[in-house]
Amino acid sequence: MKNGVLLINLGSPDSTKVEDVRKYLREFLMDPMVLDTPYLVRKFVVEFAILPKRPAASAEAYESIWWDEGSPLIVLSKRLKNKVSAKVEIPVALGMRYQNPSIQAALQELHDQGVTNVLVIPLYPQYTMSSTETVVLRTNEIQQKYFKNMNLTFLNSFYNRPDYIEVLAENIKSQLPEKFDKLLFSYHGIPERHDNKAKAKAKKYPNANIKTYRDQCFETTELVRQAMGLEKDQVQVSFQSRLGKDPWIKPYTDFVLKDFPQEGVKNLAVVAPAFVSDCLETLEEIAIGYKELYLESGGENYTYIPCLNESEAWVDVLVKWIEGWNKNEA
Ligand SMILES: C=CC1=C(C)c2cc3[nH]c(cc4nc(cc5[nH]c(cc1n2)c(C)c5CCC(=O)O)C(CCC(=O)O)=C4C)c(C)c3C=C
Ligand SMILES: [Fe+2]
Ligand SMILES: [Fe+2]
Repeated sequence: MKNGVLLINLGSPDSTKVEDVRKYLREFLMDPMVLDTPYLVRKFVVEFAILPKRPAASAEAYESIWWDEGSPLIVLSKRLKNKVSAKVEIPVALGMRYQNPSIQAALQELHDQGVTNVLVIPLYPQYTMSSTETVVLRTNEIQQKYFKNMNLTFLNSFYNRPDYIEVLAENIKSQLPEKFDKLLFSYHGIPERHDNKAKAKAKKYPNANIKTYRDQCFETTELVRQAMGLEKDQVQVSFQSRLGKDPWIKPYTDFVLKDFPQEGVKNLAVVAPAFVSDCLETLEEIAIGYKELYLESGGENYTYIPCLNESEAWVDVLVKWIEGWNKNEA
């Protein structure tokens, strides 16, 4: 048995061309773990309600944050993978849930190096069906189809691991302005229905320690707050990026931001701990869009605090988790 590691992130379009964005959105939104309606309803909604217009708008948004080397999410994930790889003795590969580099290509890379035992790390701190669960399902599907001799172990979530909390708290502290009225933790939202499914599961299996995504987000925030030594009224949680007409988990980031100045919050810092790498949702939505909204609503100072990305302390935490697993498996 030879051990190896597969890091998985969400993925981006191959380029900012509208056709590439359409292809990406089609793969993403046709995933039943993301749009959880019956197939024909999903197909209809995606093809006729979303794909005619959204790709052009999304392409423009991607255009505003794209780097010379490519999508920030992909570039930052590759840099993270390279840094982790340089510090561990076993092979490390990187795959994306949607588009490229694919999970299949990443497993092939490990396979070609003789790896049979893989620790899969989905780069999502909080577990939910549209983040970690879909990665687990897809990676297992590919393993079953093409890599039958491989054994997979998943690191399912790390939203409350002390070393992750510590590194997140330090990352925020080092970039927090001296004067701030509120530190907003803006997490990627999900439809309420998704959290209700987790609630039903938790009720059915009371000993399985199942927590809703929303509860995990609140727990991350509370642990970081304590680690930073902040008062309860210095932090707030909200959820961003909603899509469609269904209710999503609340409170909504845009509503909270609009109300803050009237409530006396004039100096705001925002962090996005649903993401470990900066991406469209942070660089465009939070750092550009929400900043505009806040300032237009009467806010005075707005600071976006970048994700953990490729920071040495975060690399070291991943290395520690990998080494711990590798030792146990030896
Ligand atoms: C039903 C729709 C969506 C759910 C549920 C959802 C959950 C979810 N997403 C992330 C992480 C990311 N999402 C990103 C972009 C993005 N998300 C959706 C929709 C849902 N996400 C769309 C349609 C898009 C594409 C962009 C757009 O057109 O608005 C990204 C950024 C990708 C990038 O290339 O930078 C990330 C990252 C999580 C963690 C999550 C559940 C918790
Ligand atoms: Fe998303
Ligand atoms: Fe968005």
